[in-house]
Amino acid sequence: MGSCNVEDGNQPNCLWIDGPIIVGAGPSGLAVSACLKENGVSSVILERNDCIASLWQLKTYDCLKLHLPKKFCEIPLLGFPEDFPKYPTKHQFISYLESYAKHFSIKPKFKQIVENAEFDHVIGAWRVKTEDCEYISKWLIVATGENAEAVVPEIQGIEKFHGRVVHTSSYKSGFDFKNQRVLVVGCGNSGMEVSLDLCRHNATPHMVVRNTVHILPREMFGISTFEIAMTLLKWIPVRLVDKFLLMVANFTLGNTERLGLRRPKTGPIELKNATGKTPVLDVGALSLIKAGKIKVMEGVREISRKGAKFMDGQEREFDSIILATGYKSNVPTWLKGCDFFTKEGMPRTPFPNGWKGENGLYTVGFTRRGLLGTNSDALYIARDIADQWRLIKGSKKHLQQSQEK
Ligand SMILES: Cc1cc2nc3c(=O)[nH]c(=O)nc-3n(C[C@H](O)[C@H](O)[C@H](O)COP(=O)(O)OP(=O)(O)OC[C@H]3O[C@@H](n4cnc5c(N)ncnc54)[C@H](O)[C@@H]3O)c2cc1C
Ligand SMILES: NC(=O)C1=CN([C@@H]2O[C@H](COP(=O)(O)OP(=O)(O)OC[C@H]3O[C@@H](n4cnc5c(N)ncnc54)[C@H](OP(=O)(O)O)[C@@H]3O)[C@@H](O)[C@H]2O)C=CC1
Ligand SMILES: O=C(O)C(=O)Cc1c[nH]c2ccccc12
Repeated sequence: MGSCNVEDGNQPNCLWIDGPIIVGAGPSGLAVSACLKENGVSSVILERNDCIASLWQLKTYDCLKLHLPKKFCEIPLLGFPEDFPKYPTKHQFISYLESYAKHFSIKPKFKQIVENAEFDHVIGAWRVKTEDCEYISKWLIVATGENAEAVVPEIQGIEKFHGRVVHTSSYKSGFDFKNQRVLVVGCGNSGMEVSLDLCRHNATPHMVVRNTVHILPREMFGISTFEIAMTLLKWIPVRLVDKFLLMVANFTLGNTERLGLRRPKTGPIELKNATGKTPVLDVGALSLIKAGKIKVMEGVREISRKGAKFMDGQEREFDSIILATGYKSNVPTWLKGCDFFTKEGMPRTPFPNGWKGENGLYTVGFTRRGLLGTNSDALYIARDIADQWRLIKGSKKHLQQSQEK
């Protein structure tokens, strides 16, 4: 790393980075940095917040646990401590990531919001701008995640609502909604788990299900549903795997349709792979829906000062609204001049080949396959950059030696 003096880059806050620039210090940024280090390549991570794994530290609720078993949520080269439970809590996951960063001596540059990144064809390198600095490198690794920003939909009349409106990324505990009537908009894993948490605190959640949703038990026959799916996928096509999962799910959970939870036509894993829509892995919400403690509502027509009107004509009063409406990538807001990403901020090339773009551009963690996808990307990227690194370092050394002669 050094101050740069490349063409028109001789401003004081301009740094030439020898290795790759990684944007984002979540699990993906940490994983790729560690894999690069293992291959002898140094890197610099730019992180907008002042901590690693900020999604997990700042934007998740207290009772969150990983919903896949720990062996599917490790990042490369260093596993979870043996004494962690099968489904680690978010605090355990954060502590794992902190030890990971420490183990590989990864020290991101914090409070560096990347506002613009563009390939400069004149100098043949990426110019990455934050408020106070311009970083320049031959390689740019995008690790800002599929969940960089909250999706906050425009719902008619919501500005008139008298109570609190929060997105799940700011929700911490049902304790803050004790005894309240709460409208939960959205029925993904967040909507389901927040509704469950609200019940534990004596609140009355009304969960909006505007569309179809796949709900699966977290485990089948004592084995995680995810593990069963991954194992079967090695042998049989995804459609048959889905058929099997749905057969067992219908047997153990019963027909969810009569509860207002209609299933999509496409099976759960095929849908996840094609669209990124994650099936709900049930950790208890379904039995509260059956018991009538979590009320399932149709789509919202409009919000009024005191409550909501629904598509089926019902009207209810609420004290608070929780938007469990998901997340989106923010890549299009800062990565300019390349069409590697769609306007939704996802790589155009499907998994497992979406990790490499042109001119030294790489992406890690945009596979719609959770942390397993991160692992695959991080390993490919590190190998690819290490090959280039060795060539560059080798030819530099060769040049030096021949100049010395
Ligand atoms: C509630 C929740 C639970 C989940 N549970 C699981 C699970 O059990 N198993 C699983 O496999 N997956 C799970 N996921 C998926 C999840 O996305 C991954 O686990 C993981 O966090 C992805 O890591 P990442 O590093 O790609 O993205 P993130 O963790 O989102 O990290 C991205 C980082 O980039 C930073 N950043 C963003 N924009 C900028 C910018 N412009 N400049 C600088 N820095 C920036 C962010 O601050 C953040 O620190 C879960 C997701 C959520 C939301
Ligand atoms: N324990 C764990 O490990 C957990 C993991 N997660 C993960 O985090 C990621 C994000 O999950 P989540 O936050 O649930 O987001 P999702 O994107 O999975 O779900 C968003 C939900 O909001 C609905 N929605 C969006 N806009 C509107 C609207 N205008 N009106 C009504 N409904 C709307 C969607 O419905 P529609 O389908 O109709 O668009 C969908 O039901 C997922 O990958 C998930 O698996 C989340 C929580 C816990
Ligand atoms: O938690 C998530 O969002 C994940 O992406 C993990 C995940 C990857 N593939 C899946 C298939 C079914 C359920 C969860 C996942």
